[in-house]
Amino acid sequence: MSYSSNHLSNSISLNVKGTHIIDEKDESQLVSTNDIALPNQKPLNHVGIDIGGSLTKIVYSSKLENGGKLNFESIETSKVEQIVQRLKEVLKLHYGFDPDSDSGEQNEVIIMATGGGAFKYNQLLLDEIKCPVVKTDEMQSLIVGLDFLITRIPDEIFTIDEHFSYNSVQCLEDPHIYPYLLVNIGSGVSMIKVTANNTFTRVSGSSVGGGTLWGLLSILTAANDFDEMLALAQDGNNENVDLLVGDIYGRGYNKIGLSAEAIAASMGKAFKKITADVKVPEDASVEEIRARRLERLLAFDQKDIAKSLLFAISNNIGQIAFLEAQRCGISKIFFAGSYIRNHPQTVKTLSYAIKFWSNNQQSAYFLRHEGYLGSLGAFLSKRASEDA
Ligand SMILES: Nc1ncnc2c1ncn2[C@@H]1O[C@H](COP(=O)(O)OP(=O)(O)O)[C@@H](O)[C@H]1O
Ligand SMILES: CC(C)(COP(=O)(O)O)[C@@H](O)C(=O)NCCC(=O)O
Repeated sequence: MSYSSNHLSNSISLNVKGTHIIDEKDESQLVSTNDIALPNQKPLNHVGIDIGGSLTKIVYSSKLENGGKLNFESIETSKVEQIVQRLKEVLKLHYGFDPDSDSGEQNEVIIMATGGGAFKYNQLLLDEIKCPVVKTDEMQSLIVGLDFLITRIPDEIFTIDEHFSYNSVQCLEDPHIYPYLLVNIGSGVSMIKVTANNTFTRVSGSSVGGGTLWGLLSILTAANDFDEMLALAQDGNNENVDLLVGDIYGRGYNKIGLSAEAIAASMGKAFKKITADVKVPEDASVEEIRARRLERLLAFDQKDIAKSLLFAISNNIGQIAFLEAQRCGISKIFFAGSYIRNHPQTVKTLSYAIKFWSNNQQSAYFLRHEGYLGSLGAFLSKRASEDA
């Protein structure tokens, strides 16, 4: 497939203020804030959708006085009715097609769909949205979306330096951009080696990903959504729950390069407070023991737990990414997926992990539209398939 078509001209300008999540409670958020402006061109007749294990991402075009723009929105995948409703609104408002009143026979709008839900909800989309649904491969869509963002959007890519300052990276015309590793942190993690335009192999993956943090913090904190969890982590102190090298050695283990502050075991202090310090009758039932342990959970500040788990999962992914890049002889790693959510601690931890493990031989890159690679790739595949 030749995707490097003139789909959107190089004159695209970018206006990014952050990832946009639709919250049922706040309809005003429906005005997307991280759009990509389109040059003057004929109206587009397709929508891109990535129905993932956690979130559904929608990319659609809308008209402006001069040209148009690409809009990016996310909704939790479990809220299927809300997704259908939003798609209907988008089609009615921006594509002149109302699935609730039009028969669909004259309709020219196409839904370009990727992610597991493109299969799982295929029939539902056909029934409710009344548009043809074209499925695109998830890994391919990620790579098409990433390639577009790297090569066409100025100020999309950034790194953070050793002082944790953000630096924009210009790689638009970089002929040496390949090879690189894409580490997509969604519900789970996929690692994809990219060696040339549209030439890629999925080399590894991990089931310890965004869904893991979301799930564990749903059990262990009172946070209502992922952003609240990240806000908790921001203010937490992981040293209250993590076992540090200093806790075990009383000092650093400098001979093997471990400072006293290094984490020896994530959540390593939980065992003592939850089980060792709590005596339960020998004949207590499983339910009673679990209830006692749940009570002890309150001995921990939920902020500390959130920070510890955010570090644990990000470090783990960073370490696997380093190993995989090393195995493939790659020095550039792009981290994407909504897990990152431009959260400073996540970005710092992933970046630090890559620098630390590779002894500064590898670099971690991040994207402003990190969660939209698949949906953007599906969206772009429509035009690419026409150009092929
Ligand atoms: N508003 C949100 N609701 C739920 N999870 C979110 C949200 N924002 C970010 N996340 C994180 O992003 C992950 C999903 O990332 P994403 O790239 O959309 O993957 P998927 O395609 O599997 O849904 C979640 O598992 C969670 O860690
Ligand atoms: C199955 C998936 C490709 C689905 O993508 P997602 O919805 O998580 O973005 C992904 O969750 C994954 O790669 N999981 C890791 C599976 C493994 O390699 O162990």
